Amino acid sequence: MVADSLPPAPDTVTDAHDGLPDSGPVLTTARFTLRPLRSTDAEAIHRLVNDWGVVRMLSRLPFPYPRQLTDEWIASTATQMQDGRAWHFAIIDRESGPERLLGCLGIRIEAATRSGDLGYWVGRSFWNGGVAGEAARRLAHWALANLEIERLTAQVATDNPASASVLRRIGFREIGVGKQPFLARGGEHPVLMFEARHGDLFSPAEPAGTAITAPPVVPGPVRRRTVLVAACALVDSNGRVLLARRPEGKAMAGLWEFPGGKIEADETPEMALVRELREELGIDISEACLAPFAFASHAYEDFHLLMPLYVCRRWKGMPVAHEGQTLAWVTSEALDSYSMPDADKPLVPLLRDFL
Ligand SMILES: Nc1nc2c([nH]c(=O)n2[C@@H]2O[C@H](COP(=O)(O)OP(=O)(O)OP(=O)(O)O)[C@@H](O)[C@H]2O)c(=O)[nH]1
Repeated sequence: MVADSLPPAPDTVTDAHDGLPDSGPVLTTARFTLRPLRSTDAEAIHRLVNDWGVVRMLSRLPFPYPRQLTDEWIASTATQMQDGRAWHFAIIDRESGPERLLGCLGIRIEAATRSGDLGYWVGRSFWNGGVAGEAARRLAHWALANLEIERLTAQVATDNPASASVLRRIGFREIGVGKQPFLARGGEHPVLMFEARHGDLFSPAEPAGTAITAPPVVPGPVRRRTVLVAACALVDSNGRVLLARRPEGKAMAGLWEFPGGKIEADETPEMALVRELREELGIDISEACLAPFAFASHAYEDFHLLMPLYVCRRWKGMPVAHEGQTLAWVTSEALDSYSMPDADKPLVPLLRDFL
């Protein structure tokens, strides 16, 4: 259970209503479905959360936890989701026949810092079964690939080592110690503070120990195939650059990149860009409007990327995402707050100086 978990305290329930979240993202893991909350979940949620062992780890809940607050909170989650302020889910066990709710989890958005705060709890009878880890990993990956955030945060009471190790297993890093009021405990309590960025969650986990027992192996040169990709910084009349976010399901999902794609065997980079920008964005550019700007040469784990980056200020049509990407026009000052693939990182300061 993470301290800033759900449901909220009475004073934070400001937008209760009668409507129900009948739509919203539904995520699946190997064993669970994560779906928006329904009013019919209230009884199960109240039964599981109104338990001192659960409540004492959650910062915003009173104890005992009144049933009416559960109803109000469930109703408020629909509005929060519609407004993009928070995304709440019930963890449903798919293997148990009739729908069984095991816990809840959610992410509160802090738009100003482009970050989201992760919270979760699991009912006592479902502890030690890997529920929190499986659900939180899925939600964290989904959030960093789909929400307008570049960073996740979480806080865990210092006397809750099980939850801290869940976060570490997912890839969260501990960044310090703080204090947080815990309503049920009647005062402030120390918390471990965690954060995770794209690279923490999506790269393979570091091995636990670093002790070297075998003699060191001198690595030979690693041979990777070189992949040629042409990319383009489209710059609008306000000096903003178009970035496209890689959708879930693709490698490096959630990272922002310059539109473009692989150069086919019979293509020049310019021909590839004309084709890719038409396919991906529905715009027409002429090769004459593509100015070579810089290039990236970067070793990824399984291939080497060689990517010329062009700048283009003139095109026909309005860029529209045709391949599930999210598009953003980004000012040069804001470029740093968008997480980009490693290959692109050296290109960003060059582009910022140029714009
Ligand atoms: N277009 C583009 N690709 C980039 C950038 N930076 C970067 O590392 N890449 C990598 O270059 C490759 C682009 O190829 P692509 O767009 O044709 O391939 P993809 O993985 O999106 O999908 P696909 O192979 O299914 O078409 C991907 O591996 C992508 O991650 C960038 O700024 N723009």
